[in-house]
Amino acid sequence: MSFFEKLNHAIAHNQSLLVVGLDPNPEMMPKRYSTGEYSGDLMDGLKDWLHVIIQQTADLVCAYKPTYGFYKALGAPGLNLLEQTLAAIPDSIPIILDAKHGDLNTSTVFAETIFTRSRVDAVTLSPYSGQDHVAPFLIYPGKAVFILCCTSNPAAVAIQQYPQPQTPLYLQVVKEAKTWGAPEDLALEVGTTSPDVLAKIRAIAPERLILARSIWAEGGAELTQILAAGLNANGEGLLIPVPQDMLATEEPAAAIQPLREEINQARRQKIQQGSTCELWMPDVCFLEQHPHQDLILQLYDMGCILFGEFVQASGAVFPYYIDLRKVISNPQLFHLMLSAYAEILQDLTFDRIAGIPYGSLPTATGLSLRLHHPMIFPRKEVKAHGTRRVIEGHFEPGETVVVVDDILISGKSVMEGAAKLETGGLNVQDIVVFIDHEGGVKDRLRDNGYQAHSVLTISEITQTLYQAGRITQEQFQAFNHSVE
Ligand SMILES: O=P(O)(O)OC[C@H]1O[C@H](OP(=O)(O)OP(=O)(O)O)[C@H](O)[C@@H]1O
Ligand SMILES: O=C(O)c1cc(=O)[nH]c(=O)[nH]1
Repeated sequence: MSFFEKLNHAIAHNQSLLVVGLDPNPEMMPKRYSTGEYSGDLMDGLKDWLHVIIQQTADLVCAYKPTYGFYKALGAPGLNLLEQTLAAIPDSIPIILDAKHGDLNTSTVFAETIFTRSRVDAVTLSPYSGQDHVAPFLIYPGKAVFILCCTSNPAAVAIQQYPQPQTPLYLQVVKEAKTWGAPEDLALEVGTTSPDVLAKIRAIAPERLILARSIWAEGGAELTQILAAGLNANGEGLLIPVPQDMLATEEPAAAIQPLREEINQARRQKIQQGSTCELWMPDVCFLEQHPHQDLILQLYDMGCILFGEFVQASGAVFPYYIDLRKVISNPQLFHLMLSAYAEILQDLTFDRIAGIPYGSLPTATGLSLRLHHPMIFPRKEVKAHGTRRVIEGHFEPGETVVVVDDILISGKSVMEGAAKLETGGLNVQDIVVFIDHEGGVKDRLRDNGYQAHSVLTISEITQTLYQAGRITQEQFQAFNHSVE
């Protein structure tokens, strides 16, 4: 189950937006865990305290959030304690590791460690190293990241409000972070006591999950104001931390229950005030999710799938345009896309991979490197100078080539490419594309002796975008009319 599926399930099952921090902070540990039977054994005291918190709250929260720094500060026994704490959390509750990781050099290894060798579902990251730093965390399907957008530290104002309060840096961080990942894998962490700050972020990121922090600080706003500013119109999209002092009481559950009810009351009010379909929580209403939903939504968010009137190469006007050429500028997304192509190619038999220029040359290169098959390509136009080759790269006549392209509209480009390869003595049987525009193009290719395979059809894409609320009913209907 992905992070968001787990989270939505826990929110619904426990009727809660509460997140409990599982922090082995000796200063906050209640005295009863350091006296009597615990005297002199800090690690035992911390472990039992955290386990009691989990036992008491597992049916009251939607996520747990261990802070990595507290465990690291305890040395090797601390890291051992982290493993024990994670193991004590029920499988149904997602785990957000609060690491605020920010180092580019260690991002790949850290992402691999937490997402493949521990039960962590999501991690908090510092935004300063940019997308390069975040991308290694996003290559793990179903995992998520929380980007730290702002904190409530008084001294941070000088940075976060720069250059001026009307156009503060923290809002730029939100805007930029939105381009790094889809709402299904990239959420925001917002430390603030100010409903105004939360409202500004909610306004520019209505679709993002927000993990609120620091809302209980002295002098902060009322919880009702925080909820009004941060909840989306469905009364969701906001995770609320349980105040630390509640976790030190003998019966944390007794203190947390009324808080959960207060929050749920505000959620009901928000929904009654009139929810619209514009604001949504990822995944919540999907009955059947497309296996490549994540990829489709990210492509849409990146501007690779455009709706509106577009003239096609053939001169026809469609209510959409697919521009997959942009994907190369988003390594994380490009990686996901190559994996989807590779799933098809691995079942085919071929000696070389040929990309159709220009759009599909990077794709063919990526697949060649990943699948360890050499690449060639048929030129779009032959140069009047130099070697004047039609086919670039080395090959032997008689070899079999799989042709790779991004989209099939009329099939003209791939057939022209295949014909050039065939004039070089190569065999072409299979053509693999990312998107099939449908309308009988695969049949046309079959009639010409080629077997076409596609990752997605244009109908699957529009259906998924419509279900996810990315395109309007009018856009969906315009598409349906165009294919009637
Ligand atoms: O099935 P078809 O009707 O041939 O249409 C699909 C082709 O159109 C696009 O390429 P384009 O000609 O725009 O060239 P580019 O890759 O050089 O941008 C796309 O990359 C496909 O190759
Ligand atoms: O050739 C076209 O018509 C065409 C190319 C492309 O990349 N995307 C698209 O929607 N149409």
